[in-house]
Amino acid sequence: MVELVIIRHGESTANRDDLYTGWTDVPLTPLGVSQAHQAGQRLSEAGLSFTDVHTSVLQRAIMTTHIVLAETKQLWLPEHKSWRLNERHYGALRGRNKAQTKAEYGEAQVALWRRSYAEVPPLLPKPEHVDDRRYAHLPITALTRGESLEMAYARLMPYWIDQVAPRLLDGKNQLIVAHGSTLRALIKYLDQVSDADISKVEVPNAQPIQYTFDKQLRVVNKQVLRID
Ligand SMILES: O=C(O)[C@@H](CO)OP(=O)(O)O
Repeated sequence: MVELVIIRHGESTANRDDLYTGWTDVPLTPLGVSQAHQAGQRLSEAGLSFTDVHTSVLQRAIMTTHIVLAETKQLWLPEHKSWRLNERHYGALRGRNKAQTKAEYGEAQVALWRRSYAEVPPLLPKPEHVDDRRYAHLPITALTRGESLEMAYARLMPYWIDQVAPRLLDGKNQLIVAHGSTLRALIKYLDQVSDADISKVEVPNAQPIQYTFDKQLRVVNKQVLRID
């Protein structure tokens, strides 16, 4: 048996202020920091240890990773950061207030933008982050103007196949600290959730989800390690 734990970052300033976030690089709030400590303590209580940790290139996930690793006394672990684990890019919605868009476009449209599999948010006129050093190694086509969950799923999967699945197949426990939508995409894949049903899946901040796999990477158990 081999273990994978996935954790969404703790509350960010954009979560607190009800703003669409995506690739916007916002920090954790004090509550988010304390949630990350609790998540780490929960992993310690469960006696879980890892050989690698994977996170995005966004500080809310990286800060959560470091707090979790400190709590579990595993700050020394190899840490792999990839844009492929970044939150879904929210296009022209990023920075806007979610309640205001509900008032403007109606609940049904906002529900589609936020939770459907295929709906693409309003696109930016051109990609952002072109001068951001962390994305300088990427082809310009990877810098998106906005993504549906389906598009985020497509760019996440190569990371799973190349970086995570081979390590799990080698019997090495892995930890992924990422974002609501990239984790929904991963859950869709691991739990074989249909395109329609993925709209009902929510991933709360800093609640570790533990998957146990057999030698052929079939899921044999899934449990949420709840924090208060
Ligand atoms: O704003 C975002 O980037 C995400 C995650 O916080 O929001 P949503 O709940 O709409 O997926």
